[in-house]
Amino acid sequence: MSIILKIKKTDDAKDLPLPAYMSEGAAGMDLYANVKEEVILQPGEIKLIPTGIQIELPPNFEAQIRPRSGLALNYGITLLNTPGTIDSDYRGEIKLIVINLGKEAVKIARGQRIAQMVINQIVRPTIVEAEILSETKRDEGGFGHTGI
Ligand SMILES: O=c1ccn([C@H]2C[C@H](O)[C@@H](COP(=O)(O)OP(=O)(O)OP(=O)(O)O)O2)c(=O)[nH]1
Repeated sequence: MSIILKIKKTDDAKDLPLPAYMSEGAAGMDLYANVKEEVILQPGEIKLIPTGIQIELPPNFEAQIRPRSGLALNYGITLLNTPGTIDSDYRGEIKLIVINLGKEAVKIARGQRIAQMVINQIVRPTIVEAEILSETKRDEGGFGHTGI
C-alpha cells in the first residue's frame, strides 16, 4: 500500500535531513535529534529530545516511535514509552522520551539518528457495551494457563 506522509521541518531544523528509510526493507525511518548542542544523558536520566519534524498522517494511520537496537545494545539508550504513539491528528513536533538505562553517561549530538518511526494502519471499532461475551475453551485462563 502506498500512502503520502507529509513531513514539515520545524523552523530550527531546516538543516537536518528528512527522515529516511536506511535500507530497502527497513520498516522504520530514522529520526534525527534536533538538539541545539550536544546533550548528555546520565545513567538513569530521562530527557525529551525533539526530532525537528511535524507530520500529517492520513486518517486511520498511526506512527509508532521506537528505539534503535544498536543504541540500546551498545549504550542502553531507549525510549521510555516505547512504542510512542503519534496520532493522525497530532500536528506538533514529534519528541522522544529518551532514557539512558546504561551504566555510562551518553552524548546525543545534533543530527544523530536517535530513534525510528514505523507507520501502521489502525482499526477504530464501534464500541458496544455488553453484558455477555461469547464462550471459549480458554475462558478466563491466561498468564501461563497453558503451561510455561
Ligand atoms: O513519545 C511521544 C508520544 C506522543 N507524542 C505526541 C504525539 C501524540 O499524538 C501526542 C499525544 O500522545 P499520547 O496520546 O501518547 O499522550 P497522552 O499522555 O495520552 O496525551 P494526550 O492527552 O495529549 O493524548 O503526543 C510524541 O511526540 N512523542
